[in-house]
Amino acid sequence: MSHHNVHIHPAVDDGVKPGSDAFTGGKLHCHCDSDRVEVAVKAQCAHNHVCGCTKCWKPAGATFSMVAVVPRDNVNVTAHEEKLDVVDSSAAIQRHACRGCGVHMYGRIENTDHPFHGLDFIHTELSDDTGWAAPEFAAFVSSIIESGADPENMSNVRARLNELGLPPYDCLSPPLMDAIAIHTAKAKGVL
Ligand SMILES: N[C@@H](CCC(=O)N[C@@H](CSCO)C(=O)NCC(=O)O)C(=O)O
Ligand SMILES: [Zn+2]
Ligand SMILES: [Zn+2]
Repeated sequence: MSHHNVHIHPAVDDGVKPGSDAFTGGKLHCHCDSDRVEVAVKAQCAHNHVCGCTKCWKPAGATFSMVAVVPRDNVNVTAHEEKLDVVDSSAAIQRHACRGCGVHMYGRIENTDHPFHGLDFIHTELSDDTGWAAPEFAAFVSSIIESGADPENMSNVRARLNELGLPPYDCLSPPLMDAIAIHTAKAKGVL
């Protein structure tokens, strides 16, 4: 295996396609054949990234998920909300998944003290609309090992991510880690 045949996620494996500055949101649909859950998102997404963690939903065969955030006030379930269940109510991000197909339609942070409270996590690949902001980095890269990725292949995975213009990090990106630390410092009164 060289870094040329590493698969990351179908949305980026042929190259990262840029989003549109004029884009203002769209609809997400689950993978069910009928009675699809629909979520309307009235905003462009931010901080789109591929994520190697075990908790984010990924399509069959993908090594990484692709996940972004939008303000929660811009997220509304517009069809078949009755099919949604929270995957893990003890997680910081409450991922609302379709009971029929397993797709995560949105992830919400209910803890008002959390640094990212107010933002919902979404998977823009669930949308037929084009123009969503492109992924910018790779998060939780080392965590793919927890899903069974070969530890010996990690340098190829990181080389491929760099080649795609998705700098690999083993947590979130430096600006997001700084934002978390700033939040914590303010909560402690040291900033
Ligand atoms: N090694 C763990 C990491 C899980 C993790 O911390 N995931 C991050 C990123 S999710 C989107 O970027 C996180 O913030 N999780 C909070 C939550 O899931 O509630 C693993 O792989 O499971
Ligand atoms: Zn479904
Ligand atoms: Zn994740």
